[in-house]
Amino acid sequence: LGVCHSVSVTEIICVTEEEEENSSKQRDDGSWRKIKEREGKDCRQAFTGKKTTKKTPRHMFYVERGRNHRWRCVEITFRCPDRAMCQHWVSGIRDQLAAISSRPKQLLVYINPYGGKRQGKRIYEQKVAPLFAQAGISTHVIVTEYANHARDHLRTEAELKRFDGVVCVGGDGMFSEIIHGLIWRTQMDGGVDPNSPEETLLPCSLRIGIIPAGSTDCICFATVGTNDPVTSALHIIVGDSQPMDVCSVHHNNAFLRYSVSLLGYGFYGDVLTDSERKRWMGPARYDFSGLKMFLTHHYYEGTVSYLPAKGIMGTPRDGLTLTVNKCPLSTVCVSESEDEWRTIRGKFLAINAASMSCACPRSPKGLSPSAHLADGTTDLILVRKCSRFNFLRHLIRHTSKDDQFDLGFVEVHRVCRFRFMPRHCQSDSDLELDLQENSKRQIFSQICRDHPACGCTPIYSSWNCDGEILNHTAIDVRVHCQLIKLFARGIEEMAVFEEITNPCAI
Ligand SMILES: Nc1ncnc2c1ncn2[C@@H]1O[C@H](COP(=O)(O)OP(=O)(O)OP(=O)(O)O)[C@@H](O)[C@H]1O
Repeated sequence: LGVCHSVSVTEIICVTEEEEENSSKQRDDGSWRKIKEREGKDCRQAFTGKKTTKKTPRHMFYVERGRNHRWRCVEITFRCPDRAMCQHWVSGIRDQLAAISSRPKQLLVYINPYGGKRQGKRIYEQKVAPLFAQAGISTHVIVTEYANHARDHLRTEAELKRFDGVVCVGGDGMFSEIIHGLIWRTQMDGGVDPNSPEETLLPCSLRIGIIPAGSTDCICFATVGTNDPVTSALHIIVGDSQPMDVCSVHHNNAFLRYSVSLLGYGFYGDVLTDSERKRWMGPARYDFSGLKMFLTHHYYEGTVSYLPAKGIMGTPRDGLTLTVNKCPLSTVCVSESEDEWRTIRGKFLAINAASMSCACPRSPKGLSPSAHLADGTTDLILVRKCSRFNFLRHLIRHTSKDDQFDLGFVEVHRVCRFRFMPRHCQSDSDLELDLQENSKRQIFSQICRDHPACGCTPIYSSWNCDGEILNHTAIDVRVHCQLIKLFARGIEEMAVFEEITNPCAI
Protein backbone atom coordinates (compact mmCIF):
# COMPACT_ATOMS: atom_id res chain seq x y z
CA LEU A 1 0.00 0.00 0.00
CA GLY A 2 2.42 2.65 1.21
CA VAL A 3 0.45 5.66 -0.09
CA CYS A 4 -1.44 6.87 2.94
CA HIS A 5 0.69 7.25 6.04
CA SER A 6 -1.84 8.53 8.50
CA VAL A 7 -5.53 8.61 9.05
CA SER A 8 -7.53 11.07 11.03
CA VAL A 9 -9.31 9.57 14.03
CA THR A 10 -12.30 11.66 13.02
CA GLU A 11 -12.65 9.49 9.93
CA ILE A 12 -12.66 6.10 11.62
CA ILE A 13 -16.07 4.50 11.54
CA CYS A 14 -15.49 1.85 14.21
CA VAL A 15 -13.04 -0.76 15.48
CA THR A 16 -13.86 -4.37 16.09
CA GLU A 17 -11.73 -7.25 17.25
CA GLU A 18 -11.16 -9.89 14.61
CA GLU A 19 -11.49 -13.61 15.20
CA GLU A 20 -8.22 -15.52 15.11
CA GLU A 21 -9.54 -18.06 12.53
CA ASN A 22 -8.50 -15.67 9.79
CA SER A 23 -4.88 -16.51 10.49
CA SER A 24 -4.50 -18.10 7.06
CA LYS A 25 -4.66 -14.60 5.63
CA GLN A 26 -1.53 -13.54 7.43
CA ARG A 27 1.53 -13.35 5.24
CA ASP A 28 4.83 -14.76 6.27
CA ASP A 29 6.62 -11.48 5.62
CA GLY A 30 4.73 -9.80 8.45
CA SER A 31 2.67 -7.50 6.21
CA TRP A 32 -1.08 -7.56 5.97
CA ARG A 33 -3.30 -7.76 2.96
CA LYS A 34 -6.84 -6.87 2.05
CA ILE A 35 -9.01 -9.62 3.45
CA LYS A 36 -12.50 -8.99 2.22
CA GLU A 37 -14.85 -6.87 0.26
CA ARG A 38 -18.35 -6.85 1.62
CA GLU A 39 -20.81 -8.09 -0.92
CA GLY A 40 -23.84 -6.15 -2.02
CA LYS A 41 -22.42 -2.85 -0.88
CA ASP A 42 -21.17 0.08 -2.77
CA CYS A 43 -18.69 0.50 0.01
CA ARG A 44 -15.59 -1.57 -0.44
CA GLN A 45 -14.44 -2.99 2.81
CA ALA A 46 -10.70 -3.11 2.36
CA PHE A 47 -8.56 -3.69 5.31
CA THR A 48 -4.87 -3.16 5.09
CA GLY A 49 -2.07 -2.76 7.49
CA LYS A 50 1.62 -3.31 7.62
CA LYS A 51 4.09 -4.21 10.31
CA THR A 52 7.43 -2.50 9.99
CA THR A 53 9.02 -4.87 12.45
CA LYS A 54 7.58 -7.82 14.29
CA LYS A 55 7.31 -5.88 17.54
CA THR A 56 6.16 -2.43 16.47
CA PRO A 57 3.00 -2.77 14.41
CA ARG A 58 1.43 0.28 12.81
CA HIS A 59 -2.21 0.69 12.02
CA MET A 60 -4.05 2.59 9.34
CA PHE A 61 -7.78 3.16 9.23
CA TYR A 62 -9.44 5.57 6.86
CA VAL A 63 -12.55 6.64 5.05
CA GLU A 64 -11.47 6.12 1.48
CA ARG A 65 -12.15 8.94 -0.95
CA GLY A 66 -13.02 7.92 -4.46
CA ARG A 67 -13.57 9.98 -7.56
CA ASN A 68 -16.01 12.87 -7.69
CA HIS A 69 -16.23 13.32 -3.92
CA ARG A 70 -17.51 9.80 -3.29
CA TRP A 71 -16.57 8.23 0.01
CA ARG A 72 -16.34 4.56 0.73
CA CYS A 73 -16.09 2.70 3.99
CA VAL A 74 -12.76 0.92 4.22
CA GLU A 75 -12.07 -1.81 6.73
CA ILE A 76 -8.52 -2.64 7.77
CA THR A 77 -7.56 -5.78 9.64
CA PHE A 78 -4.53 -5.72 11.86
CA ARG A 79 -3.18 -8.77 13.58
CA CYS A 80 -0.74 -8.58 16.33
CA PRO A 81 1.17 -11.42 17.96
CA ASP A 82 0.72 -9.69 21.30
CA ARG A 83 -2.97 -9.79 22.25
CA ALA A 84 -2.58 -7.20 25.02
CA MET A 85 -1.02 -4.75 22.59
CA CYS A 86 -3.88 -5.35 20.16
CA GLN A 87 -6.49 -4.70 22.84
CA HIS A 88 -4.62 -1.59 23.93
CA TRP A 89 -4.86 -0.20 20.41
CA VAL A 90 -8.53 -1.13 20.02
CA SER A 91 -9.57 0.40 23.34
CA GLY A 92 -7.42 3.47 22.69
CA ILE A 93 -9.11 4.10 19.36
CA ARG A 94 -12.56 3.43 20.83
CA ASP A 95 -11.90 5.96 23.61
CA GLN A 96 -10.89 8.56 21.06
CA LEU A 97 -13.99 7.89 18.96
CA ALA A 98 -16.24 8.14 22.01
CA ALA A 99 -14.70 11.51 22.82
CA ILE A 100 -15.88 12.99 19.50
CA SER A 101 -19.02 14.72 20.68
CA SER A 102 -20.12 15.78 17.21
CA ARG A 103 -20.95 12.20 16.20
CA PRO A 104 -24.65 11.38 16.34
CA LYS A 105 -25.86 8.52 18.50
CA GLN A 106 -29.62 8.66 17.92
CA LEU A 107 -31.21 9.61 14.61
CA LEU A 108 -34.77 10.17 13.50
CA VAL A 109 -35.09 8.87 9.93
CA TYR A 110 -37.89 9.68 7.45
CA ILE A 111 -38.09 7.61 4.27
CA ASN A 112 -40.20 8.68 1.30
CA PRO A 113 -41.02 5.35 -0.36
CA TYR A 114 -42.34 7.12 -3.47
CA GLY A 115 -39.48 9.55 -4.20
CA GLY A 116 -37.45 9.22 -7.40
CA LYS A 117 -37.51 5.65 -8.68
CA ARG A 118 -39.30 4.46 -5.52
CA GLN A 119 -36.07 2.97 -4.19
CA GLY A 120 -35.86 4.95 -0.93
CA LYS A 121 -36.67 2.05 1.37
CA ARG A 122 -34.34 -0.36 -0.39
CA ILE A 123 -31.49 2.18 -0.49
CA TYR A 124 -31.84 2.83 3.22
CA GLU A 125 -32.11 -0.81 4.25
CA GLN A 126 -29.31 -2.13 2.05
CA LYS A 127 -26.78 0.70 1.94
CA VAL A 128 -27.32 2.95 4.93
CA ALA A 129 -28.80 1.01 7.87
CA PRO A 130 -25.87 -1.48 8.03
CA LEU A 131 -23.38 1.41 8.23
CA PHE A 132 -25.36 3.12 11.00
CA ALA A 133 -25.49 -0.17 12.91
CA GLN A 134 -21.76 -0.68 12.46
CA ALA A 135 -21.10 2.81 13.80
CA GLY A 136 -23.30 2.15 16.84
CA ILE A 137 -25.97 4.68 15.84
CA SER A 138 -29.51 3.82 16.88
CA THR A 139 -32.38 4.97 14.71
CA HIS A 140 -36.11 5.56 14.81
CA VAL A 141 -37.36 5.05 11.25
CA ILE A 142 -40.63 6.41 9.86
CA VAL A 143 -41.70 5.46 6.34
CA THR A 144 -43.97 8.30 5.24
CA GLU A 145 -47.54 7.47 4.28
CA TYR A 146 -48.59 10.69 2.58
CA ALA A 147 -47.16 14.01 1.38
CA ASN A 148 -46.26 16.29 4.32
CA HIS A 149 -46.31 13.40 6.79
CA ALA A 150 -42.70 14.11 7.82
CA ARG A 151 -43.31 17.88 8.05
CA ASP A 152 -46.39 17.49 10.23
CA HIS A 153 -44.76 14.86 12.45
CA LEU A 154 -41.80 17.17 13.06
CA ARG A 155 -44.06 20.15 13.73
CA THR A 156 -46.14 18.49 16.39
CA GLU A 157 -45.35 14.95 17.50
CA ALA A 158 -41.65 14.19 17.18
CA GLU A 159 -39.78 13.96 20.49
CA LEU A 160 -36.85 15.96 19.22
CA LYS A 161 -34.95 15.93 22.51
CA ARG A 162 -34.29 12.21 22.05
CA PHE A 163 -32.33 12.73 18.85
CA ASP A 164 -29.03 14.16 17.63
CA GLY A 165 -30.22 14.61 14.08
CA VAL A 166 -32.91 14.08 11.47
CA VAL A 167 -32.24 12.11 8.29
CA CYS A 168 -34.39 12.28 5.18
CA VAL A 169 -34.28 9.59 2.53
CA GLY A 170 -35.69 11.13 -0.63
CA GLY A 171 -35.24 14.09 -2.96
CA ASP A 172 -35.33 17.87 -2.63
CA GLY A 173 -39.07 17.83 -1.95
CA MET A 174 -38.54 15.57 1.03
CA PHE A 175 -35.69 17.76 2.31
CA SER A 176 -37.99 20.75 2.02
CA GLU A 177 -40.59 18.96 4.17
CA ILE A 178 -37.97 18.32 6.83
CA ILE A 179 -36.75 21.92 7.02
CA HIS A 180 -40.32 23.25 7.07
CA GLY A 181 -41.17 20.96 9.99
CA LEU A 182 -37.97 21.57 11.92
CA ILE A 183 -37.77 25.34 11.50
CA TRP A 184 -41.45 25.80 12.35
CA ARG A 185 -41.16 23.62 15.45
CA THR A 186 -38.05 25.49 16.63
CA GLN A 187 -39.85 28.84 16.36
CA MET A 188 -42.98 27.54 18.11
CA ASP A 189 -40.90 26.06 20.96
CA GLY A 190 -39.00 29.34 21.25
CA GLY A 191 -42.05 31.63 21.06
CA VAL A 192 -41.03 33.30 17.78
CA ASP A 193 -43.65 34.37 15.21
CA PRO A 194 -42.61 32.78 11.88
CA ASN A 195 -45.08 34.93 9.92
CA SER A 196 -43.32 38.21 10.42
CA PRO A 197 -40.38 38.95 8.11
CA GLU A 198 -39.08 41.32 10.80
CA GLU A 199 -38.50 38.46 13.29
CA THR A 200 -35.05 36.93 13.56
CA LEU A 201 -35.65 33.18 13.51
CA LEU A 202 -34.07 30.81 16.04
CA PRO A 203 -31.51 28.39 14.58
CA CYS A 204 -32.42 24.69 14.64
CA SER A 205 -30.27 22.64 16.96
CA LEU A 206 -30.68 19.28 15.20
CA ARG A 207 -28.55 18.59 12.15
CA ILE A 208 -30.15 17.24 8.98
CA GLY A 209 -28.75 14.41 6.86
CA ILE A 210 -29.83 13.80 3.28
CA ILE A 211 -29.69 10.30 1.83
CA PRO A 212 -30.31 11.02 -1.87
CA ALA A 213 -33.16 8.92 -3.24
CA GLY A 214 -35.19 11.36 -5.32
CA SER A 215 -35.31 12.42 -8.94
CA THR A 216 -33.82 15.80 -8.01
CA ASP A 217 -31.15 15.77 -5.27
CA CYS A 218 -29.66 19.22 -5.80
CA ILE A 219 -29.20 20.10 -2.13
CA CYS A 220 -27.25 16.93 -1.51
CA PHE A 221 -25.09 17.52 -4.61
CA ALA A 222 -24.36 21.11 -3.62
CA THR A 223 -23.38 20.28 -0.04
CA VAL A 224 -21.58 16.96 -0.44
CA GLY A 225 -20.45 17.13 -4.07
CA THR A 226 -22.10 13.89 -5.15
CA ASN A 227 -25.43 12.08 -4.98
CA ASP A 228 -24.38 8.84 -3.37
CA PRO A 229 -26.22 7.29 -0.39
CA VAL A 230 -23.07 5.70 1.10
CA THR A 231 -21.12 8.97 0.95
CA SER A 232 -23.99 10.80 2.68
CA ALA A 233 -24.26 8.09 5.34
CA LEU A 234 -20.53 8.39 6.08
CA HIS A 235 -20.76 12.18 6.42
CA ILE A 236 -23.53 11.60 8.96
CA ILE A 237 -21.53 8.97 10.89
CA VAL A 238 -18.38 11.11 11.17
CA GLY A 239 -20.56 13.92 12.51
CA ASP A 240 -19.93 16.56 9.86
CA SER A 241 -21.63 19.88 10.26
CA GLN A 242 -22.31 22.40 7.52
CA PRO A 243 -24.33 25.46 8.49
CA MET A 244 -26.72 26.73 5.89
CA ASP A 245 -28.70 29.91 5.29
CA VAL A 246 -32.45 29.78 4.79
CA CYS A 247 -34.64 32.43 3.12
CA SER A 248 -38.09 32.96 4.56
CA VAL A 249 -40.60 34.12 1.96
CA HIS A 250 -43.55 36.27 3.04
CA HIS A 251 -46.53 37.99 1.47
CA ASN A 252 -48.16 40.83 3.41
CA ASN A 253 -46.73 39.65 6.73
CA ALA A 254 -47.87 36.07 6.17
CA PHE A 255 -45.29 33.29 5.85
CA LEU A 256 -45.33 31.43 2.52
CA ARG A 257 -42.31 29.07 2.36
CA TYR A 258 -38.64 28.59 3.19
CA SER A 259 -36.04 28.39 0.44
CA VAL A 260 -32.44 27.19 0.57
CA SER A 261 -31.50 27.09 -3.09
CA LEU A 262 -33.39 28.95 -5.84
CA LEU A 263 -36.18 31.47 -5.86
CA GLY A 264 -36.91 32.18 -9.50
CA TYR A 265 -39.50 34.43 -11.16
CA GLY A 266 -39.96 34.63 -14.93
CA PHE A 267 -38.02 31.97 -16.82
CA TYR A 268 -37.53 29.45 -13.99
CA GLY A 269 -41.03 30.02 -12.61
CA ASP A 270 -42.54 29.45 -16.04
CA VAL A 271 -40.47 26.32 -16.66
CA LEU A 272 -41.67 24.83 -13.37
CA THR A 273 -45.31 25.76 -13.97
CA ASP A 274 -45.24 24.25 -17.43
CA SER A 275 -43.33 21.12 -16.38
CA GLU A 276 -45.79 20.40 -13.56
CA ARG A 277 -48.50 20.01 -16.21
CA LYS A 278 -46.33 17.46 -18.00
CA ARG A 279 -45.42 15.12 -15.14
CA TRP A 280 -46.39 12.20 -17.37
CA MET A 281 -43.26 12.92 -19.43
CA GLY A 282 -40.95 12.05 -16.52
CA PRO A 283 -37.62 13.90 -16.11
CA ALA A 284 -37.70 14.86 -19.84
CA ARG A 285 -40.38 17.40 -18.94
CA TYR A 286 -37.76 19.85 -17.65
CA ASP A 287 -35.94 19.90 -21.02
CA PHE A 288 -39.20 20.18 -22.92
CA SER A 289 -40.55 23.03 -20.78
CA GLY A 290 -37.15 24.73 -20.75
CA LEU A 291 -37.04 24.81 -24.54
CA LYS A 292 -40.68 25.90 -24.76
CA MET A 293 -40.21 28.76 -22.31
CA PHE A 294 -37.02 29.85 -24.02
CA LEU A 295 -38.90 30.08 -27.33
CA THR A 296 -41.93 31.92 -25.86
CA HIS A 297 -39.47 34.49 -24.43
CA HIS A 298 -41.83 36.10 -21.94
CA TYR A 299 -40.74 39.09 -19.93
CA TYR A 300 -42.39 40.61 -16.88
CA GLU A 301 -42.53 44.08 -15.43
CA GLY A 302 -42.10 44.85 -11.81
CA THR A 303 -40.08 46.47 -9.07
CA VAL A 304 -37.25 44.79 -7.22
CA SER A 305 -35.97 46.38 -4.01
CA TYR A 306 -33.06 44.96 -2.08
CA LEU A 307 -30.89 45.50 0.95
CA PRO A 308 -27.24 45.02 -0.09
CA ALA A 309 -25.13 42.82 2.14
CA LYS A 310 -22.14 44.52 3.75
CA GLY A 311 -19.24 43.27 5.78
CA ILE A 312 -19.10 40.01 3.88
CA MET A 313 -16.21 38.22 2.29
CA GLY A 314 -16.44 38.11 -1.46
CA THR A 315 -18.76 39.15 -4.24
CA PRO A 316 -20.98 37.15 -6.59
CA ARG A 317 -18.36 37.54 -9.32
CA ASP A 318 -15.14 36.90 -7.42
CA GLY A 319 -14.84 33.41 -8.90
CA LEU A 320 -14.34 31.84 -5.48
CA THR A 321 -16.35 28.65 -5.47
CA LEU A 322 -17.57 27.15 -2.24
CA THR A 323 -15.18 24.66 -0.77
CA VAL A 324 -14.92 23.05 2.61
CA ASN A 325 -14.06 25.44 5.42
CA LYS A 326 -13.98 28.43 3.07
CA CYS A 327 -17.42 29.74 3.91
CA PRO A 328 -17.31 32.77 6.18
CA LEU A 329 -18.79 31.78 9.46
CA SER A 330 -20.90 34.81 10.03
CA THR A 331 -22.06 37.81 8.15
CA VAL A 332 -22.55 41.33 9.25
CA CYS A 333 -25.72 42.35 7.55
CA VAL A 334 -26.46 46.02 7.23
CA SER A 335 -28.67 47.77 9.69
CA GLU A 336 -32.05 47.64 8.07
CA SER A 337 -32.69 51.36 7.73
CA GLU A 338 -35.01 52.22 4.87
CA ASP A 339 -32.47 54.50 3.16
CA GLU A 340 -30.14 51.53 2.60
CA TRP A 341 -32.71 49.90 0.29
CA ARG A 342 -32.14 50.15 -3.45
CA THR A 343 -34.88 49.89 -6.04
CA ILE A 344 -34.84 48.74 -9.65
CA ARG A 345 -37.90 48.96 -11.85
CA GLY A 346 -37.94 47.27 -15.23
CA LYS A 347 -38.82 44.42 -17.56
CA PHE A 348 -37.19 41.15 -16.66
CA LEU A 349 -36.85 37.79 -18.38
CA ALA A 350 -35.76 36.29 -15.07
CA ILE A 351 -35.34 37.33 -11.46
CA ASN A 352 -33.39 34.71 -9.52
CA ALA A 353 -32.20 34.57 -5.94
CA ALA A 354 -29.54 31.85 -5.50
CA SER A 355 -28.72 31.08 -1.87
CA MET A 356 -26.23 28.44 -2.97
CA SER A 357 -24.45 27.82 -6.25
CA CYS A 358 -27.38 25.62 -7.40
CA ALA A 359 -24.82 23.38 -9.07
CA CYS A 360 -26.17 20.13 -10.41
CA PRO A 361 -24.74 17.42 -12.66
CA ARG A 362 -26.04 19.32 -15.73
CA SER A 363 -24.70 22.69 -14.69
CA PRO A 364 -21.62 21.98 -12.56
CA LYS A 365 -21.01 25.73 -12.02
CA GLY A 366 -24.60 26.44 -11.11
CA LEU A 367 -26.65 29.62 -11.32
CA SER A 368 -24.33 31.57 -9.05
CA PRO A 369 -20.98 29.76 -8.86
CA SER A 370 -19.60 31.88 -6.02
CA ALA A 371 -22.66 31.84 -3.77
CA HIS A 372 -21.86 30.69 -0.25
CA LEU A 373 -23.97 28.33 1.80
CA ALA A 374 -23.74 30.10 5.10
CA ASP A 375 -22.80 33.78 4.85
CA GLY A 376 -26.27 35.19 5.44
CA THR A 377 -26.76 36.37 1.86
CA THR A 378 -28.41 35.40 -1.37
CA ASP A 379 -27.24 36.37 -4.87
CA LEU A 380 -29.98 38.34 -6.62
CA ILE A 381 -29.63 37.92 -10.39
CA LEU A 382 -31.65 40.18 -12.67
CA VAL A 383 -31.86 39.33 -16.35
CA ARG A 384 -33.44 42.26 -18.15
CA LYS A 385 -35.44 42.03 -21.33
CA CYS A 386 -33.09 41.21 -24.21
CA SER A 387 -33.13 39.33 -27.51
CA ARG A 388 -33.53 35.55 -27.61
CA PHE A 389 -29.99 35.30 -28.92
CA ASN A 390 -28.59 37.23 -25.96
CA PHE A 391 -30.65 35.22 -23.48
CA LEU A 392 -29.30 32.05 -25.05
CA ARG A 393 -25.75 33.40 -24.63
CA HIS A 394 -26.48 33.93 -20.95
CA LEU A 395 -27.96 30.44 -20.48
CA ILE A 396 -25.14 28.70 -22.34
CA ARG A 397 -22.55 30.38 -20.11
CA HIS A 398 -23.92 28.38 -17.15
CA THR A 399 -22.26 25.33 -18.66
CA SER A 400 -19.00 26.92 -19.83
CA LYS A 401 -16.13 28.76 -18.18
CA ASP A 402 -17.41 32.15 -19.31
CA ASP A 403 -18.90 34.51 -16.74
CA GLN A 404 -22.69 34.43 -17.13
CA PHE A 405 -22.94 37.81 -15.41
CA ASP A 406 -20.58 39.57 -17.81
CA LEU A 407 -23.38 40.71 -20.12
CA GLY A 408 -24.95 44.17 -20.35
CA PHE A 409 -28.48 42.96 -19.60
CA VAL A 410 -27.52 40.89 -16.53
CA GLU A 411 -26.79 42.26 -13.06
CA VAL A 412 -26.09 40.47 -9.82
CA HIS A 413 -26.19 41.76 -6.25
CA ARG A 414 -25.33 40.01 -2.99
CA VAL A 415 -28.24 40.87 -0.69
CA CYS A 416 -29.61 39.91 2.70
CA ARG A 417 -33.20 40.93 1.98
CA PHE A 418 -35.27 41.72 -1.09
CA ARG A 419 -38.83 42.42 -2.19
CA PHE A 420 -40.59 42.05 -5.50
CA MET A 421 -43.76 43.74 -6.63
CA PRO A 422 -45.12 42.80 -10.06
CA ARG A 423 -46.31 45.75 -12.05
CA HIS A 424 -49.97 44.74 -12.02
CA CYS A 425 -49.90 44.82 -8.19
CA GLN A 426 -48.40 48.30 -7.96
CA SER A 427 -50.46 51.12 -6.61
CA ASP A 428 -52.49 53.30 -8.98
CA SER A 429 -50.22 56.27 -8.35
CA ASP A 430 -47.18 54.18 -9.35
CA LEU A 431 -48.88 53.10 -12.54
CA GLU A 432 -49.86 56.66 -13.40
CA LEU A 433 -46.30 57.76 -12.92
CA ASP A 434 -45.13 55.02 -15.25
CA LEU A 435 -47.65 55.97 -17.89
CA GLN A 436 -46.53 59.58 -17.82
CA GLU A 437 -42.92 58.55 -18.15
CA ASN A 438 -43.44 56.07 -20.93
CA SER A 439 -44.31 56.55 -24.53
CA LYS A 440 -47.68 56.03 -26.21
CA ARG A 441 -46.45 52.73 -27.62
CA GLN A 442 -45.94 51.37 -24.13
CA ILE A 443 -49.47 52.32 -23.14
CA PHE A 444 -50.75 50.17 -25.98
CA SER A 445 -48.53 47.30 -24.97
CA GLN A 446 -49.88 47.53 -21.42
CA ILE A 447 -53.43 47.23 -22.73
CA CYS A 448 -52.30 44.30 -24.81
CA ARG A 449 -50.73 42.57 -21.83
CA ASP A 450 -53.96 42.91 -19.92
CA HIS A 451 -55.56 40.71 -22.56
CA PRO A 452 -53.32 37.66 -22.87
CA ALA A 453 -55.72 36.07 -25.37
CA CYS A 454 -54.06 38.19 -28.05
CA GLY A 455 -50.92 36.11 -27.61
CA CYS A 456 -48.74 38.79 -26.03
CA THR A 457 -46.67 38.23 -22.91
CA PRO A 458 -48.84 37.37 -19.88
CA ILE A 459 -48.70 40.02 -17.17
CA TYR A 460 -47.27 37.90 -14.43
CA SER A 461 -45.18 34.80 -13.87
CA SER A 462 -44.94 32.60 -10.76
CA TRP A 463 -42.20 32.17 -8.22
CA ASN A 464 -40.37 28.86 -8.29
CA CYS A 465 -39.37 28.33 -4.65
CA ASP A 466 -36.99 25.34 -4.49
CA GLY A 467 -39.19 23.50 -6.99
CA GLU A 468 -42.58 24.53 -5.58
CA ILE A 469 -44.86 27.18 -7.07
CA LEU A 470 -45.77 30.04 -4.74
CA ASN A 471 -49.34 31.30 -4.66
CA HIS A 472 -48.30 34.93 -4.60
CA THR A 473 -46.12 37.05 -6.86
CA ALA A 474 -45.56 40.02 -4.50
CA ILE A 475 -43.06 38.72 -1.98
CA ASP A 476 -40.77 39.85 0.81
CA VAL A 477 -37.69 37.66 1.31
CA ARG A 478 -35.31 37.63 4.25
CA VAL A 479 -32.13 35.58 4.54
CA HIS A 480 -31.60 33.94 7.94
CA CYS A 481 -27.90 33.30 8.45
CA GLN A 482 -27.04 29.67 9.34
CA LEU A 483 -30.57 28.78 10.38
CA ILE A 484 -30.02 25.06 9.81
CA LYS A 485 -27.08 22.64 9.86
CA LEU A 486 -26.47 19.67 7.61
CA PHE A 487 -24.43 16.54 8.14
CA ALA A 488 -22.07 17.68 5.38
CA ARG A 489 -18.88 19.69 4.97
CA GLY A 490 -19.29 21.51 1.66
CA ILE A 491 -17.32 20.37 -1.35
CA GLU A 492 -13.81 19.24 -0.54
CA GLU A 493 -10.81 20.37 -2.53
CA MET A 494 -8.23 17.72 -3.33
CA ALA A 495 -5.64 19.50 -1.21
CA VAL A 496 -7.78 19.08 1.87
CA PHE A 497 -7.35 15.37 1.90
CA GLU A 498 -3.97 15.04 0.26
CA GLU A 499 -2.33 16.68 3.18
CA ILE A 500 -3.55 15.49 6.54
CA THR A 501 -2.18 17.80 9.15
CA ASN A 502 -4.68 16.92 11.84
CA PRO A 503 -2.84 16.46 15.13
CA CYS A 504 -5.42 13.84 15.92
CA ALA A 505 -4.12 11.53 13.18
CA ILE A 506 -2.76 8.05 13.77
N1 LIG B 1 -45.68 8.64 1.35
C1 LIG B 1 -45.78 9.63 0.47
N2 LIG B 1 -46.74 9.61 -0.48
C2 LIG B 1 -46.83 10.58 -1.40
N3 LIG B 1 -46.02 11.66 -1.44
C3 LIG B 1 -45.05 11.74 -0.52
C4 LIG B 1 -44.88 10.74 0.47
N4 LIG B 1 -43.83 11.08 1.26
C5 LIG B 1 -43.37 12.26 0.78
N5 LIG B 1 -44.09 12.66 -0.28
C6 LIG B 1 -43.92 13.85 -1.12
O1 LIG B 1 -43.29 13.48 -2.32
C7 LIG B 1 -42.68 14.64 -2.91
C8 LIG B 1 -41.50 14.27 -3.75
O2 LIG B 1 -40.59 13.60 -2.94
P1 LIG B 1 -39.02 13.59 -3.15
O3 LIG B 1 -38.47 14.95 -3.16
O4 LIG B 1 -38.50 12.65 -2.11
O5 LIG B 1 -38.83 12.88 -4.55
P2 LIG B 1 -38.50 13.44 -5.99
O6 LIG B 1 -38.69 12.29 -6.91
O7 LIG B 1 -37.17 14.07 -6.03
O8 LIG B 1 -39.56 14.51 -6.19
P3 LIG B 1 -39.96 15.32 -7.49
O9 LIG B 1 -41.10 14.56 -8.06
O10 LIG B 1 -40.34 16.66 -6.93
O11 LIG B 1 -38.77 15.36 -8.38
C9 LIG B 1 -42.32 15.52 -1.73
O12 LIG B 1 -42.79 16.82 -1.98
C10 LIG B 1 -43.02 14.91 -0.52
O13 LIG B 1 -43.82 15.87 0.13
